[in-house]
Amino acid sequence: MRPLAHGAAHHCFGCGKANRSGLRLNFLVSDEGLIVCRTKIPARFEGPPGYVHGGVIATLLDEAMSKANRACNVIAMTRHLEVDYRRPVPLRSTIEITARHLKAEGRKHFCEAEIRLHGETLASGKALFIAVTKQFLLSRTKD
Ligand SMILES: CCCCCCCC/C=C\CCCCCCCC(=O)SCCNC(=O)CCNC(=O)[C@H](O)C(C)(C)COP(=O)(O)OP(=O)(O)OC[C@H]1O[C@@H](n2cnc3c(N)ncnc32)[C@H](O)[C@@H]1OP(=O)(O)O
Repeated sequence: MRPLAHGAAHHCFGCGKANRSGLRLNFLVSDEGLIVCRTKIPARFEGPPGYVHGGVIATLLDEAMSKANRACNVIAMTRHLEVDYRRPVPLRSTIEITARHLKAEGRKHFCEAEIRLHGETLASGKALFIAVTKQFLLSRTKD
């Protein structure tokens, strides 16, 4: 596994080093393109008492799948995301998030992701991403 190359400091809620309020996730990538992130989610992201908020769980899966696209040199935006909340995800425990790129059909990219604790799958997700250009992303930037 090696660290996934990252752009300059930015404010992405999931992985931006410049976002002090965000999750500031770090990702590894294997030679086969498997994305792995081991992290502890701080208490400020609580939903049910002691557990991670469901929206944040969706974010963790989405972010990891986005990195699976990046590992394929694809810049893409999430078009459709589905989440299976199988077990509550505890705060402040070392969870493992994994993701992989499954297939591409033209500009459509299909990915899947999981969150595990001690080998048990707590949440899993699938998503459809649509490839976009950097220029397209920047054109949507608002002042
Ligand atoms: C400062 C410098 C910066 C430079 C940049 C540096 C690099 C940065 C690196 C990486 C950044 C990446 C960022 C990732 C961040 C993590 C992921 C997110 O959180 S993204 C945010 C949430 N997502 C959105 O806000 C998207 C909102 N949606 C859109 O804007 C549009 O939908 C868009 C642009 C994605 C596509 O728009 P359309 O008009 O071209 O296409 P349409 O109609 O939406 O559908 C696309 C295809 O998907 C199919 N589709 C739709 N739903 C489907 C479904 N459920 N199943 C199967 N197909 C479906 C449709 O039938 C269509 O297919 P057919 O092309 O016609 O064949």
